[in-house]
Amino acid sequence: MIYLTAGESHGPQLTGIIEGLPAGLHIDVGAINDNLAKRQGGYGRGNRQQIEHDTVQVVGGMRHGYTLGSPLALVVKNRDHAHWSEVMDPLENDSENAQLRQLKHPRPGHADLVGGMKYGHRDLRNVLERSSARETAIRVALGSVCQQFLEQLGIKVVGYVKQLGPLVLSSEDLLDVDRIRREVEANDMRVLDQDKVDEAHAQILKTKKEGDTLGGIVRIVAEGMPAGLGSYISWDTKLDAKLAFAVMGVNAIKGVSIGDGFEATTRPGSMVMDEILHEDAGWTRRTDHLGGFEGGMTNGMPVIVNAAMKPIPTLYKPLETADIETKERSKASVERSDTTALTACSIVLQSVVCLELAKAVCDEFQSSSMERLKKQIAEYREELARY
Ligand SMILES: Cc1cc2nc3c(=O)[nH]c(=O)nc-3n(C[C@H](O)[C@H](O)[C@H](O)COP(=O)(O)O)c2cc1C
Ligand SMILES: C=C(O[C@@H]1CC(C(=O)O)=C[C@@H](OP(=O)(O)O)[C@H]1O)C(=O)O
Repeated sequence: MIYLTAGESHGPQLTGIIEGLPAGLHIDVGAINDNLAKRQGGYGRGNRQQIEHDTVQVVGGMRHGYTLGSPLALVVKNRDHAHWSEVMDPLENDSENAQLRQLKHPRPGHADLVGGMKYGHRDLRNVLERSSARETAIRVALGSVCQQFLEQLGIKVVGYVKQLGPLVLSSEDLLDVDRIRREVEANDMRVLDQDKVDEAHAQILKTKKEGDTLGGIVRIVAEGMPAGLGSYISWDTKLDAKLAFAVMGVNAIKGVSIGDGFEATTRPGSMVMDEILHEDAGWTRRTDHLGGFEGGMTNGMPVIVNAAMKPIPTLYKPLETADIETKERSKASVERSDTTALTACSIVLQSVVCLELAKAVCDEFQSSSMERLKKQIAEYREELARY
């Protein structure tokens, strides 16, 4: 299974193609749109989200609610394009508007300066437009298809916010995906500790007033992955490594860990390894410190991925930079920005984890039909239980 996205933040649309999903997968478009709406939500988002009402259009690979086995093509329109059509015109470059919208003051922490240097762009808008996390809308659409694919195979995935700046917003380590969903969907921050939501809002508001931004920690839990996906045989077959790659591939992610992650380094081995139990249903573990991975393979316990999101780089109280033409000191550009996008990021990360897990399932079982795949996985699960 492979996927690809195209499109700029203020261009007409975002396009995504996924190839390699089996035929006969039922797709609920409404459920994709629910995830798109969740990605737009969360306290601390900027004004762009008032303009956009993201919904997906399926433009290839699906008929009467089921995949055909051909590449699945999805589109999410940028409503804001209506205000930027001249600036983003693919053919003409002589409009006054486009000149006015040129970006010459690169923002520290964003892709502007290095992107300009690497590709030779003198208008840093040519970098901003694609480096913007607007692209994550289409990754969420693609990942939501994979989430439905996984659910139909008994695998559930959820993302939530653990920490905003230094503020812990989810103190309990839950592994039950349905319960996590109930808790996090009861508030607009996707956190487990409901009593911390007001404090989080106040922190975001204060930060916004100061012209500053916040990052934090997101956790993704996947329940129901059969043991043995991924492999120890070569470094690039390890599924935990592939997950880390996909998670790090999301804008603003600066760290990834599995299970107890860095915290495990402070404890002795006896308090980190998950003891092996054999029960009627088969092999399991007493705990899940290692986040569902041993030797780069799923071990049947819930998969736990943590991601560190840096604070948003565009500041309303801009940091120092230099003009790329005059080289004189100036303040960084600022048009419009989020104060924090952690809640949105939890949906994006949930989606990229779904993409990676779906890819692992397709690679392992390689079936062209959903019905056959379901049978293959059921047989595999039985074989594991008998081991
Ligand atoms: C959902 C989401 C929303 C974001 N919103 C903004 C934003 O409004 N302004 C901004 O400067 N960066 C925002 N970012 C972060 C930038 O896209 C990111 O920092 C930039 O592309 C540079 O990439 P890097 O941080 O991975 O190095 C957002 C990231 C995500 C995941
Ligand atoms: C558009 C989205 O996020 C954008 C991500 C982003 C960035 O630099 O990453 C900068 C802002 O872009 P704009 O200048 O268009 O307001 C955010 O709004 C979105 O998430 O839908």
